Formats: sequence, C-alpha cells, structure tokens
Amino acid sequence: MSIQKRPVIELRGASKVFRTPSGGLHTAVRDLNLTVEQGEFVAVVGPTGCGKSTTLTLVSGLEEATEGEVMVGGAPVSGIGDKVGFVFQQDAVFPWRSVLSNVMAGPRFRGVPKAEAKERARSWLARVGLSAFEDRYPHQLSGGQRKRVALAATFVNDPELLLMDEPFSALDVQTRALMSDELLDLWAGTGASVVFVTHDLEESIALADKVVVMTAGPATVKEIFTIDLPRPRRVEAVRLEPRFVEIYREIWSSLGEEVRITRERSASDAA
Ligand SMILES: Nc1ncnc2c1ncn2[C@@H]1O[C@H](COP(=O)(O)OP(=O)(O)OP(=O)(O)O)[C@@H](O)[C@H]1O
Repeated sequence: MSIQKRPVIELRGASKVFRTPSGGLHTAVRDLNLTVEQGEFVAVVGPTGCGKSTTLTLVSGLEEATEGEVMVGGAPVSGIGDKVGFVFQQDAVFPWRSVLSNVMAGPRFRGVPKAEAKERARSWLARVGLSAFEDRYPHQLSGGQRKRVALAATFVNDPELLLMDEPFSALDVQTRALMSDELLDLWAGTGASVVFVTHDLEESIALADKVVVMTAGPATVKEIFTIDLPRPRRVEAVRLEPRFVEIYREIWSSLGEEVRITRERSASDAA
C-alpha cells in the first residue's frame, strides 16, 4: 500500500504586489502555483531579486498575498504558525543569552517546563557537536558554530515546516558544505518539510528532492526538477557523481536563461 502524502504548502495563483516608496506598484510574485508535500525538501532557485524571499514571506504569513491562495497545513495561512521554523542568512540568536539558553528559548516560550526544555536543548546541542560550548555566548563562537546553534534552536521545537532563506550564504565554502551535511542529518527522520531558498544551484541539487526554478521577476514557477539522487547524501561526494553533473546541466539551461534576462534588464536600467 502506498503512503498518501499530504500537501503541507499549497500556493494557488498567488501574487504579491508591493507599494514602492515612490507610490508606484511593484509585482514581486505573479500567479505562483506550488505544492510542497509532507517530508519533502524543496529548494527554490532563481535570479537575484526575482521574488524568492517574498514567496517565503507569503508562506510564513509575514506578508499576505495580494491575490490567490496560500495554504499551510490545509488551511489558509494566518500569522506565524507554531510548527514553522525559520533559518535565515543572519543568525537568529539572542546575543545576550548563552548557547544553552538560546536553544531552550523556543520550548520555554511554548510553555515547556525548564528541566525538560534544558534536557531537550542539551540533546540537540549534542547532535550539532556543541555540548562543550553550552555556556558560551554567541559572540564567542565561529560563524559555523553560531549557525549550528540556530539549527539546534530550530529543530528543538519539532517544526513540521522549515523555511530557510539562504541560511549558509555568509559561510566559507568548506563550512557551508559541512553545514549542509549537518542539515541533512538533522532533518532525516523528522518528517518535516523544508523550503530552502538559495542562489547556489549546486547546493540546491545536493540537498533537495525537488528544485523549483523561478522566472526572472516577477517570480513564478518556470520548471520543477525532481532530484533522483539517492539518500543519505554527502554534499561533497554527491557533487562528483555523473548523475549530479547531468542534473546540473539540465537545470542550468533553464535557470541560466532567467539569469541572462535579469542581467540584460539591469544593464538596460543602468544605461
Ligand atoms: N516590502 C517591499 N516593498 C517593495 N518592494 C519589495 C519589498 N520586498 C521586496 N520587494 C521587491 O520585490 C522584488 C523581489 O524581492 P525578493 O527579496 O523576494 O527577491 P529574491 O529573489 O529573494 O532576491 P535575492 O535573490 O537578491 O535575495 C525585488 O525587486 C524587491 O526590491
């Protein structure tokens, strides 16, 4: 018997129009249709400024769609849900709290008793290899370690949906690859769905089940590619596989066209 997967996110004909400071209107997302199923890891790639982050803000409930429907967990999105975790480029850690206190914060806000929150936080800190650092403060950590704290602080809340906006882009290449592997390890077995926005096509293929290519702005879905690389994956190793290179070429021919359109537009705007 096949297991019926249920959609966790459904965007149907979603558009977002912003009012610009000069009083004009700017369409950031146009007629976007996208379904993300339970447990699925979906990466979103597209040219710079096309509307990827705006798509995430619609799903998060931070912004309301101007048109169309945005459903999360089968209901129209309203505000930020308890079961949604966020990881952004900037480290969302409290600088005045210790590492342990940072990871305990989510469960404590959700009413988990202190002793239990501490136990859960310690177990996630162990999983990200930071047990020895629990008394440190964020400024006493490296960028990679701070990112690990942010991941532990997110996963400790058992999110059903993880929204990630270029979470590793400020890290150096090696740390980035390590963090990607850690993310895959942490995510495996949680059953959480992930939407991961990135500029980096290699990163998207190494991580995801599906790569969504967005058009040059306003963002709409151009093509969706299924990534049939087996799991578990190690990002540095998977990049060298012939199938990876084949997928990369296929997606790049779709994405490259949108990147070219965006470049030509900005060149003509500058002229
Ligand atoms: N609050 C806002 N008000 C007006 N315009 C906005 C607002 N937020 C985003 N935009 C515009 O909408 C477009 C899409 O922005 P968005 O940040 O979603 O793109 P992106 O694909 O995530 O960009 P990047 O890849 O550079 O991070 C851009 O032209 C941006 O300037």
